[in-house]
Amino acid sequence: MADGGAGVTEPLKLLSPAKLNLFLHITGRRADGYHQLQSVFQLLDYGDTLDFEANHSGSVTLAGDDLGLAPEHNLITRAAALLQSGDRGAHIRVHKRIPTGGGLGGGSSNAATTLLALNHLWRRGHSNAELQRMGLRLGADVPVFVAGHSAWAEGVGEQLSPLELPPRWYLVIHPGCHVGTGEIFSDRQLTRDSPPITIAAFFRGGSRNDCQDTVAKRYPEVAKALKWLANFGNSRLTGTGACVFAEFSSETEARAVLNRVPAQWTGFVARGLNRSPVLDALP
Ligand SMILES: C[C@@](CO)(OP(=O)(O)O)[C@H](O)COP(=O)(O)OP(=O)(O)OC[C@H]1O[C@@H](n2ccc(N)nc2=O)[C@H](O)[C@@H]1O
Ligand SMILES: Nc1ncnc2c1ncn2[C@@H]1O[C@H](COP(=O)(O)OP(=O)(O)O)[C@@H](O)[C@H]1O
Repeated sequence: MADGGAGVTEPLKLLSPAKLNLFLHITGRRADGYHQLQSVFQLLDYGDTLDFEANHSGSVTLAGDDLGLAPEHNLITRAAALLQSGDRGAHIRVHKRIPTGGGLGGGSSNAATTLLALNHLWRRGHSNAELQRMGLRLGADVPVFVAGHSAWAEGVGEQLSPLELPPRWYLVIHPGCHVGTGEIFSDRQLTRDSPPITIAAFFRGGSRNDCQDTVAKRYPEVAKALKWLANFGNSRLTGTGACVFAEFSSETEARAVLNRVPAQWTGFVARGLNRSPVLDALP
């Protein structure tokens, strides 16, 4: 129950979802060096858990799984700092399941979930569009998680149109290596001039991930995982990797392939979501 205006409420437990990039085309480059993209973000029912407790301490504390990051570098703390003022405080506990730096948007999702949760608990009253703009300062993938809908994306990923994607199950494999986004975007051989496509063309098929060949060349384990998964479906890289995925029409089919994933890799099966569970959990 609310405490009558001071902004302290019952603890709030939220699933911070992962995403896949169902395709990723690089269509150009901005004057500041950032790449212009076209992508489809598919939200997943697999994610991290974030617990929020509002208090009047005037500061934000973070507990739970340690990512080896100083708290001030954690995107959860950085998102909270954008909304904190006066004696507003919070204790946040994070349980990570999304592999970090895997192209699954875990850090961005955590930042978005934090913006949505604290805007609510602290009664900041920002609109969703305002939170998206604030989130973009933390990372290009934050706005889609704030908007909370699977989406067609352009720009650097912040120009979003919600999409209704057909129900699908995904097998995601983590090949065990860590791929730096900056390193891939600075590779000279990266394709940077893909012609823009329409949403209808995406649904007809024929899209790809323009980062995939560059990542596979630099990371042999990614190439191996793509090749192995291609035995069971259309395998593709998400974001700038390192995770690869294939889609299935049933959970049973996806789990049958998960059971055969070679022991040196980890994987999970997830259902595609059109709407983020965070939006459903908040009034
Ligand atoms: C391409 C995507 C698709 O989801 O890859 P993943 O990070 O999910 O793998 C993202 O939009 C990634 O966005 P984000 O995660 O915010 O990128 P950052 O870590 O900030 O980017 C690191 C560096 O990559 C380059 N960069 C990033 C995004 C972009 N559209 N163009 C770029 O050139 C910039 O040099 C930047 O300094
Ligand atoms: N709460 C967080 N969860 C995951 N990564 C975080 C978090 N806060 C900061 N980071 C940093 O953000 C970077 C990107 O992580 P993440 O969003 O999981 O991957 P990706 O951009 O590949 O989808 C990592 O280098 C990580 O150190």
